Amino acid sequence: MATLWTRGIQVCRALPRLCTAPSVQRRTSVRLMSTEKDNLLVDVDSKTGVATMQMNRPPVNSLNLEFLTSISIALEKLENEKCRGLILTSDVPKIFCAGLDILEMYQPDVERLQVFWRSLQDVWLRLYGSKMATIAAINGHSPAGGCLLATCCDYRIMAPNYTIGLNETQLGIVAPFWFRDTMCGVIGHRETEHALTLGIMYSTEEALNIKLVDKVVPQDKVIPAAQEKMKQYLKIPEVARQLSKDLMRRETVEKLRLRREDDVAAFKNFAVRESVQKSLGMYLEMLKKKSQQKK
Ligand SMILES: CC/C=C\CCC/C=C/C(=O)SCCNC(=O)CCNC(=O)[C@H](O)C(C)(C)COP(=O)(O)OP(=O)(O)OC[C@H]1O[C@@H](n2cnc3c(N)ncnc32)[C@H](O)[C@@H]1OP(=O)(O)O
Repeated sequence: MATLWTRGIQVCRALPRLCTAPSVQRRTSVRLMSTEKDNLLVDVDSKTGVATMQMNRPPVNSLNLEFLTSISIALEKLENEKCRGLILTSDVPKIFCAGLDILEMYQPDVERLQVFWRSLQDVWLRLYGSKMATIAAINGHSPAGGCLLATCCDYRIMAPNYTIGLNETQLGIVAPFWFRDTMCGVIGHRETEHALTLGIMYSTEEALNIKLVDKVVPQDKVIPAAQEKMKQYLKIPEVARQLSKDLMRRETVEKLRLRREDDVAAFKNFAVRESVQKSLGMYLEMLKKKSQQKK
């Protein structure tokens, strides 16, 4: 199969319209794309039009600029190819996603910092605003930006004995309004205020109790359960499902679209504060110590 490389993403040339091309329909599952270092594996089931996107950036799937860009491009391609569903999951054992790569925000190059934030905005706009039915198969820990990715999805299935939440305040930083709005849409205003101010990391079981996740299943059943739930979404007439989702989310999406550059400036100005840099440095130090103690 011929391949081409577009900005680090390998795309199968034989799939110009992946959900309808006869050559594709004969196959059950096709690897649509993978990044240069295979950080992102995207397979599309050509029968159902459901893509499975596996994050694979060891050790913890932290979101740096390049990884975010890969995710954003992949989402754009899936949308353009009229994929109907997306299952977002991880290929890294015990980790769904550790959130933003703190090294992008600690002692940053200010130009790159702003591009980094725009790339996160892009991912959010594409995932939260996606026409596809989206399900997070949360097969590992999911702090901060990891929780954001999960809450952008329409439905969340999680394995036991992990943690999920927006823990930003514990790092001395603040989740922006669109993180807040996304969480509010899932667990409501009061629980979000509680979660954000205390930077709570919920256990899987606690997350189920507050409906931050919809379902808990054993580790090896997370992806099969997501595939099963996806069938329910795909049974609904496409336009009705998409318009209903749009009705629920459009205002929130538009809020960021209209304020993107203000949001970038606010992030940059906050990130370069001395007190914030000190907090991030201490947090990184703590993570390193913890990691060394394990070795
Ligand atoms: C200025 C900013 C203003 C506003 C921004 C607001 C939005 C911010 C959103 C964010 O997402 S901030 C990131 C928050 N993320 C976290 O707090 C997660 C921190 N990590 C962990 O809790 C754990 O690593 C874990 C994900 C639970 C996994 O634990 P495990 O024991 O499996 O791994 P370990 O801790 O040993 O980590 C391995 C390795 O990875 C490094 N690491 C971990 N997380 C990050 C990260 N988010 N960014 C960069 N690097 C990370 C860790 O230091 C270890 O590195 P080492 O082996 O080289 O020491």
